[in-house]
Amino acid sequence: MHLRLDQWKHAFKLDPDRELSDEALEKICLSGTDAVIVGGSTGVTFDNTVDLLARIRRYEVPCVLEVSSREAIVPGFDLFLIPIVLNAKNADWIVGQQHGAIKEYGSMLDWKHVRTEGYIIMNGNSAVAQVTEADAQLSLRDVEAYARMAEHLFRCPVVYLEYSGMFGDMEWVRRIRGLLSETRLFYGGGIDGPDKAREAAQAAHTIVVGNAVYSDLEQALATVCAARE
Ligand SMILES: CC(C)=CCC/C(C)=C/CC/C(C)=C/CC/C(C)=C/CC/C(C)=C/CC/C(C)=C/CC/C(C)=C/COP(=O)(O)OP(=O)(O)O
Ligand SMILES: O=P(O)(O)OC[C@@H](O)CO
Ligand SMILES: [Mg+2]
Repeated sequence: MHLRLDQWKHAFKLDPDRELSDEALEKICLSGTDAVIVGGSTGVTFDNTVDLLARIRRYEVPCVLEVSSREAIVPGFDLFLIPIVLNAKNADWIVGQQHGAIKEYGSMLDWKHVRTEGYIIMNGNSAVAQVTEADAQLSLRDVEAYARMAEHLFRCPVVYLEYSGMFGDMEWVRRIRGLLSETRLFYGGGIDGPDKAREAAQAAHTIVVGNAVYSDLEQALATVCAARE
């Protein structure tokens, strides 16, 4: 399957470390979203990732692994997204983890199915900020510079503005999208229903909805149509 990231408007992010009923998963997979991303910043294991993949595979929706831990690299996804956390203070999350994984799997990798994401962590209180020791005290000029680096130095197909757990500044999001030519801007954070989805989808290329799936499924499902308005 050839996945066209550049055409996605909406994706759900499901966390293997959180419980989701079969009924809820069916609604997510049949919702009309462009992709289901499997990922989380803590508690992701090989076993809970395999389990979630197998459950999503009952449906036709594209299923993508956003790799967050070397122990949880599971073959069989349609695509693998590899975060490079540009504002991590600990370089392990910029090149270290990736180096270790490629040392182990590099010879058997099908690179056609691997894409990098230039991650910019915007919420200093999020789990991912703690894990990567991110410097989230950024000015707009800092964020612009990271986005340009992701596109022109690292050649990432995706810049991911990660506000995980809070709704971000849409004016900044719009400004960053305006700087990018080939690279897609993914926005994630605090989209809890159709109103915020509409707003974020007008600012970014692609919106990602995570926590709302677990807190209010019906509101989360309503973000799919809103993202296309
Ligand atoms: C043969 C075979 C198995 C093939 C496929 C293997 C493959 C694709 C190999 C690729 C090799 C490679 C380069 C792998 C990368 C390895 C790796 C561990 C990289 C590090 C990635 C990284 C920087 C992770 C940091 C954390 C991060 C950015 C996670 C992203 C997910 C995220 C932010 C989730 C949100 O978290 P959540 O838990 O929801 O947070 P809240 O509490 O705030 O809600
Ligand atoms: O969980 P929320 O806040 O929706 O964020 C989505 C995603 O960007 C998390 O990686
Ligand atoms: Mg989450």
